[in-house]
Parts: sequence; C-alpha cells; structure tokens
Amino acid sequence: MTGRAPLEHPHTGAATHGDIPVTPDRVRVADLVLEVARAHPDRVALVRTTKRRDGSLVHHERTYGELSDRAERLAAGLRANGIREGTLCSFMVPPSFDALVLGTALFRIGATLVGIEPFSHGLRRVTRCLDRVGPEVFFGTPSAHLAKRLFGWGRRTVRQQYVVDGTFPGLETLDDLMVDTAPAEPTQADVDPGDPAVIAFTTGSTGMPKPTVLRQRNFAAMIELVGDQWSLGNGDDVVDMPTFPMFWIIALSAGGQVVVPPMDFTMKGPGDADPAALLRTIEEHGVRSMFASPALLRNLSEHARQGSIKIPSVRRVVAGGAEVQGPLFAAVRDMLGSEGELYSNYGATEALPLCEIDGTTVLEETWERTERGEGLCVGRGLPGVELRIVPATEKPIAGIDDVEALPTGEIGEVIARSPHISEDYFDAPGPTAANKIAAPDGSVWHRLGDVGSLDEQGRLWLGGRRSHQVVTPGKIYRPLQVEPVVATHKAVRRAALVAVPCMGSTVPVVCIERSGEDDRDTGVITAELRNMMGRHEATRGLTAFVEMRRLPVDRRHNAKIDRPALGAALARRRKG
Ligand SMILES: Nc1ncnc2c1ncn2[C@@H]1O[C@H](COP(=O)(O)OP(=O)(O)OP(=O)(O)O)[C@@H](O)[C@H]1O
Repeated sequence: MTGRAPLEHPHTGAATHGDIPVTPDRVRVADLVLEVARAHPDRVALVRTTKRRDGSLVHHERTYGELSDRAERLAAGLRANGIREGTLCSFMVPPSFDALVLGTALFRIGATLVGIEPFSHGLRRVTRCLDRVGPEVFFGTPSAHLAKRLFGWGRRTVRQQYVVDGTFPGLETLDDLMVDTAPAEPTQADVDPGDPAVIAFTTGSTGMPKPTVLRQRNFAAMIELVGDQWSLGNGDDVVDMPTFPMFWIIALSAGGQVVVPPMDFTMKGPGDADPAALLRTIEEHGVRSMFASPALLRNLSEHARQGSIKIPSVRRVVAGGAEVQGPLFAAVRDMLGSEGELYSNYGATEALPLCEIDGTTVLEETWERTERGEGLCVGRGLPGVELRIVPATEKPIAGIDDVEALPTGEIGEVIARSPHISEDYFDAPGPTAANKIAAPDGSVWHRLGDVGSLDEQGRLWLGGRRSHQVVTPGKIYRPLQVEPVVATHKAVRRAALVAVPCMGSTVPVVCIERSGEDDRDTGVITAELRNMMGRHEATRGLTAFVEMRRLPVDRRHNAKIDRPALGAALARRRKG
C-alpha cells in the first residue's frame, strides 16, 4: 500500500480512523462515500447515460453529496424498519443512482446483499436460488417485482419489499423509507470480519448456481485488491464504466465516477448491448477504465472497426468471466489508443480476480502456444494469491495436507488461497465440501473446478473445466487445449469439445460453428481439420467433427458453452 492521503486514495483511508486497521477487514464503502461527500460534495459519483428516440444521448449526473445524503437517510430509515446487521436482502437492481444509494446504505447498516441476476440465471431458477437462501427483504425494480409475483420468488421468506427505480402498486419506494435528514454522524454497523457481506450466485455452468458467501473480510479484501491491481488512479482520475452488476463498488471505493452506459442489464445479455451507444458514452465521458465480458468487447471492437472509431481515453479494459481469445486482444487493441491495454482477469464468483495477463504478452508470446494446443495462459497470481496444482479428482479433498502439489508443468486441478476468496457456500455443506479444502491454520483453499498447469514463471495455463474434459481410455482431451487449435482453421468461428456417450464408452466430438469466411463443403473442411489434429499432441486422435449453426452459450457472459449439455444432445440425436 502506498502512503497517499486518505481522501485521495480511499483504500488507505482506514488509517484516519484510529481503530480501523490500514487493511480493512470490513466493507467501508459508506465511510468512503461520506468522506468524499464531506470534502468534495460536488464531485460526480455517477453519470447515467440514456438514449433518446432520435439516438442522441442524455447524461444524468449525480454527486457524492447527493449520494451520501440519500444513502445515510436511507440507512437510518432501514434501521427504523428493522432492517439491520445480517438481514438478508435480495438486491435485484441493475446499476443506477438508486442502486448505488441502496447498496451504500445496506453496507452502512451491515445487511447482507443477496445478488442474483434474473436474466442471467433464468427466471425459474431464481425461485430455487432464492428459496435456498431465504431473503427477508426484497429490493427490486418494477419489472423484478412483476416477475417476483409471477414466479413466486421469495414467497416463503420475504416479509418486506420495496420498489427501486420506479413505482409498483402497493409498494413503498426508497424515498418512502428515508428519514428527513441524514444523522450528523452515522451509526457504524456492528459487524465482525466473518459476517456475510454479500451472497452472490455462480453462473451455473456445472449445475445449479451456488450461493457464494463473501464475508466482510473477503469483500473488503476484494475491493482493495482490485483497486490496487486495476490502479484506476484516485478521485477525479477515476472514470470507470462497469458493465457488470455490482462492479460499481470499485469506482466508488476509489472516490471516482461510475459511468452507467445505456444498456439493458436485466433483460439482455452483454453481447446484445448497443455498441454505438456504448462507444459514444465512452467518448463523451472520457471513460478511462472498464470491465466487460469478452462477448461485449467483441461486439464493441467489431463496431469500432467498421466505423473506424477509436476510444483513446480508455487506459485499462478488463475482460473476464470467460476465456478471452487472442484475436479479441488484437481487435480491442485496435480501438484503444497507444496507452490503452486489454487485460484478461481469471477468477470465479468465489474468487474474483485471481490472475491477470496483458494483451501484449498474449499477442507476442502466449497465444501462439495456445494455438499449438498448450492451453490458455491467464497469467500470474495477483499479489497475495497463492496458486497450486493438485491431482484432479471428482471427490472432496478434506485437508490441504491430504494432497500433494504437482510440479511445474504438470497438469492437474487448480486451487487458490487468498483473503478475498469466499470460504464457503450459504447453508450448503455439500458444495462447500466439494469445492473447499481446509488448511491447518484455519484458512481455506478454493477449488476452481478448472484444470491447468503452472509454468516456470508461475503463470497459469488452463486446460478448461475439470468436468468438461473428455476422458477416453487412452487419453484425456481438454477444451482449452483443443478448441483454439480447431479455431485456427479459417472456416471455424468457434469450436466446442464435447464428450458423447456411445455404447458404454465416451467419444470426443468437436462441434464447430462456421465463420462464413470459407464456404467450401463440410466434407472438405472436416478432412482438413482431421489432418490438423494430427500436428499437435493435445489434439492427436480427434476425428469426429459436427457442424452446428450456433453453439449455445450462457446468458450471463454470452461466452460459456454448456459442453456436457451439448454432448448429451448429440447422444440423443445419434439415437434418434
Ligand atoms: N479470464 C478467464 N479466462 C478463462 N476462463 C475464465 C476466465 N474467467 C473466468 N473463467 C472461467 O469461469 C469460471 C468461473 O465462472 P463463474 O464463477 O461465473 O461460474 P461457473 O464456474 O461458470 O459456474 P458454476 O460454478 O456454477 O458451475 C472459471 O473457473 C473459469 O473456468
């Protein structure tokens, strides 16, 4: 940590509060917002950009003064209504000014935010997810409330509900909850570092989404790690456009500006966002940093290429949530200025982020190896992150001393330990046992569910999800060692390696989506692909290719292919 003045670098702001340690172990966003509001009340906290019918953009600015005042009034009102430390609050509000007000107020009182994205997770799955956690309070937009009624979300446990960003018949709004004036000094939440701050659901690529518990100490460490790693700057320098719910917390915690672009966070996937409006938002606000899924970046960079648009203000683009391909690094680089760079951050809902790699390294060194079947390099562990490779197993691993770390270069299961990683799942001993490993000092290792190896430089090379490997009698094929090789063929846009059960054994099949750049016959392409497979150790022996119009992807990132479902569908097709 640096010794910058607290207000200029709010992560170190804890030093000004005698009793709070320099590395915070509790979420401090409400204090940070209040500090900025007191010193710079007119500093812009949020700019929300909306699109008019004629296509022009309107920008709505809100200041730290307004944000802090509303958040503190709301926090007092929440307490008056019995919402307090540890109250489970379903937070179904996409980024907006009131989302920031509500989030800040909930952190102020030490409530637990239960985050689930209805569109990403699927409207019916939300019912089961919420039933598992049992929130007592439900905050949602009017459309979230409509869906809540239709699908019976939280019917068993929700006893208070409020509408945010609009109105809904019979429900109170945040304004109704707020007290008239903010208290001179806010009541500090009586929370311990081990109390849950956020419960967030995983994407569900390998089954039902899991309710990840991020305790006060985990979430505070995550904010600090990201703030330092992304080195967004401080105060006015920070103009961050998060395109993922909840990521507004990063810019706010740095005392900067959150730019909310005109995109539908609730009903559409990131790949469907309007690229022209997003690029103009970036230009008009001088956005300096952004987090985006690879699908959104593909969309933006393609539009920028077609219109010869550049976004030189952007210094740092972080992509994550799913794998980032070499061509995307090149395409994003083309739309950035000379000081801009795209970084891939590898992590999971439970562990965000763990590793980072920059575009220059990918393009100059690692991608070429990825295309030769060596796997996907996602870089070194971030400061404080310990990475280890252990023998892959489907079984639980009780203690870290029960497994041996594999040597450099050997492939196995990826595990990680760091203060920001979630230690367990909510009321779910099964998933906790399956995904966590206890260490003798009481800390916890997280099993990412991925396989990979570490190189001599400590960089992680991923082979893909453990459960997406195709295990044949003689060999194990891994998605991220196979698919990039297949995708080097001009006729292939994307490829997916799947296991197809066939007469008691498993056959590896590669599904391909055509690129449109080579319209020769499937038979010719397949023959060429078979020939290519023989050139690399990781792909040798692959002979079955199936052409598909479109490979199905998850809704949250528009990038993750459900390979097991695809394999099962192919098996059914074969039988039928
Ligand atoms: N930058 C990245 N490069 C490659 N893969 C990534 C990257 N970021 C995330 N991933 C993949 O996404 C996984 C984490 O995703 P997430 O936490 O959203 O849930 P999920 O694993 O997809 O779903 P579930 O845990 O419910 O099955 C990682 O384990 C990894 O496989």
